[in-house]
Amino acid sequence: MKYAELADLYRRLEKTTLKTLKTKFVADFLKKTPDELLDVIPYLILGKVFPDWDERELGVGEKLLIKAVSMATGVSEREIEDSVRDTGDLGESIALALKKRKQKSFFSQPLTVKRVYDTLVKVAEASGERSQDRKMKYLANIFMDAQPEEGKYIARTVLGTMRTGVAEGILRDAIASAFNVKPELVERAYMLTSDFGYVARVAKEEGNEGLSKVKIQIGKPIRPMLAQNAADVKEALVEMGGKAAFEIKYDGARVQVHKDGDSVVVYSRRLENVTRSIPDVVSAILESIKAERAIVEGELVAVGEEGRPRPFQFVLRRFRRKYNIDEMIEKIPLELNLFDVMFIDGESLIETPFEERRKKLEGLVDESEKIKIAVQLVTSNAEEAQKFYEKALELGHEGVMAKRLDSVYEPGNRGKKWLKVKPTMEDLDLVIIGAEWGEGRRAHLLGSYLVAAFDPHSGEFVPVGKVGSGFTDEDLAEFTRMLKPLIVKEEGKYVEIEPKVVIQVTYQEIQRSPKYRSGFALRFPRYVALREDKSPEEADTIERVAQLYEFQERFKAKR
Ligand SMILES: Nc1ncnc2c1ncn2[C@@H]1O[C@H](COP(=O)(O)OP(=O)(O)OP(=O)(O)O)[C@@H](O)[C@H]1O
Repeated sequence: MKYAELADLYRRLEKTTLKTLKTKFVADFLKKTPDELLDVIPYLILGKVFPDWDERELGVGEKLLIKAVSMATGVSEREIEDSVRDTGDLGESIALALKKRKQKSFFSQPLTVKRVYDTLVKVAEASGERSQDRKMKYLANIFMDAQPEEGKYIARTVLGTMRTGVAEGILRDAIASAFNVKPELVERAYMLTSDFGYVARVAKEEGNEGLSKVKIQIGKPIRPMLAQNAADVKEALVEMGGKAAFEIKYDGARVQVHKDGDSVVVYSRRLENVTRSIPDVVSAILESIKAERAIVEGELVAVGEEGRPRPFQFVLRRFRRKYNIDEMIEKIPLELNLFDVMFIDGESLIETPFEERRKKLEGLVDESEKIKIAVQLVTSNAEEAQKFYEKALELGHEGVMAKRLDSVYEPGNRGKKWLKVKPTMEDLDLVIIGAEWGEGRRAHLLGSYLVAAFDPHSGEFVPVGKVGSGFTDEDLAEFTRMLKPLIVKEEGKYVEIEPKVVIQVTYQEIQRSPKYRSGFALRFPRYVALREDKSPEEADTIERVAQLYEFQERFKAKR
């Protein structure tokens, strides 16, 4: 398959905002995708080379890309950089450089998808001495044969800045339509394996029947089961039918652990592979988990003085660290609190009721200093549950989780089988959708961020406030660097930003307000932290804002 065909798809996807049309384009494309490319095409369409849970990264920045293009075209790096200043888009500037190309290889061959993909894999896998140089040469080699438009899309794939508006939902529907299978079965298979390539293949080769037989697999992360909110433990108990398992809600980072013999892989909440950053936890897991093969889930917490939990950002700092890990192991010791098990020695447990899963978890794990089982209380007594909740807060935890004893594990679902109870007026995780250039000393910095909640029904992000305080100068510089490539439109001082970055925001009150389309506005919002562990779709929803507003009003009435 020629790469030009894929480039043509990207171009058509960019030209329309209609979801139905995008789905059709992708479906048509999948239909004509040859079998040997079916595993990779879905990811390329999403603008990625690998699924998020694959550890491999391209490790190529703008500078290296420009070098590669310069080498392939004879157009100087300087000229390409200058052009970026005009176009504001490296992809476009690379296309321009390819048009101007001073030397064209005599043996030039049209690019195939396979060649581009294989090259990008080689780029990702190049490591060690002079790897930057090798990466550059691999890339130059394909740019040598790339048409301008192809070059643009290769650049965007490399930098992870493809803007075709194809998200997981479109891909799911397109796979269903291309291979004439049920979308809910595609969704199910994806929730169990997080692998669109595999799901597309099963859909094509085995249809509905094959999809319905898809099982969880070691080495492919399961989408995590999520929780809804309850106002208090009493409400949670009623919701659960009078009896429930209450567990401490640890404030850390959720992880999913896959153990296969001596090998352990740890995925973050966003299902990114974080194994390498936490070798201390990995070896503790190997010692604690008694089965040969298992998938378990838990909350990774940073522990401070007297075993008290530290804010979850500490755990994220551990995840980010790629070098001098030993130093971090000492500075930020971690503890894993396991709360679920989905697979033991060949047997999937997701259909097993929670009560039994918990028993299996207790039988599976030898607790140690680093590996614990979540503290739990099974009760039908509201007072007992309330005491447990208060104790949890006293110990510095976030609150409690209530779980239905007879509930199965529902991958990717935010249902009522799990409820979280936390003190109200909690912070909100919101998505940055706009910003303003500062004034005076801060003229080169983006500040005053327009933040939005997610509306799962429309898939849109609805603004609820502007956050201008709580940032240090370093924060602003960092955000400006992060947000600049995401600018969609500029109007005077105001810029519109592609919804990608999630921040945690605290505030004094939620007000009813006609100012924003949501009908709500945050009073005195203040920046707390960057939530790198959340994707925009995982930000707090507009329903959550409405619910918090109600809690707040109820609470006011009580006082
Ligand atoms: N005992 C526990 N059982 C389940 N989840 C727990 C437990 N302790 C801590 N957690 C964390 O609480 C989260 C449950 O809330 P939810 O499903 O709404 O996730 P979330 O969107 O990340 O919410 P939050 O921002 O409140 O952590 C889990 O994702 C997990 O990270």
